[in-house]
Amino acid sequence: MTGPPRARLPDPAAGQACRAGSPGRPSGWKDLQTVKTFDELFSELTERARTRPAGSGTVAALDAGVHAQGKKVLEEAGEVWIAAEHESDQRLAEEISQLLYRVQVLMVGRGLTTEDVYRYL
Ligand SMILES: N=c1c2ncn([C@@H]3O[C@H](COP(=O)(O)OP(=O)(O)OP(=O)(O)O)[C@@H](O)[C@H]3O)c2ncn1[C@@H]1O[C@H](COP(=O)(O)O)[C@@H](O)[C@H]1O
Repeated sequence: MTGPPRARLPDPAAGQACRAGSPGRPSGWKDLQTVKTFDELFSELTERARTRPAGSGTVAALDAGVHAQGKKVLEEAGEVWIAAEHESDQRLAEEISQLLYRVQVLMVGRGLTTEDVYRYL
């Protein structure tokens, strides 16, 4: 089966990350050297909750409460489903990133740590 190149991960042999807009990647994709991991994002959101910087969307989402946080999780999950069936790989990846963010906001809102979740993986 042939199809478009699927250069989603850095080529270890090349010793560098793929760059946004490089061959095989849609423009707009982040340089993999700048992306953050699930754990790094969780640390960032935990810090936002602790320091409550002005203008933080995360602080606003936390202040909105668990009910609103849960609705966002459901909304993003639906968008992931739709993107998986009807949209590009890039759109799907973007929606998944938003779902992960919303799950993390809910975790912080409820006071869960990553270890609380990882023990069930
Ligand atoms: N990864 C995310 C992230 N993913 C999604 N979102 C939020 O979710 C929105 C997209 O969700 P929706 O589809 O519900 O869009 P929307 O309805 O227009 O958004 P809202 O009006 O409901 O906020 C985005 O516009 C962001 O507000 C995120 N907001 C923040 N982050 C990261 O979280 C960290 C802390 O962010 P701040 O708290 O904003 O400083 C930073 O590293 C950010 O990059």
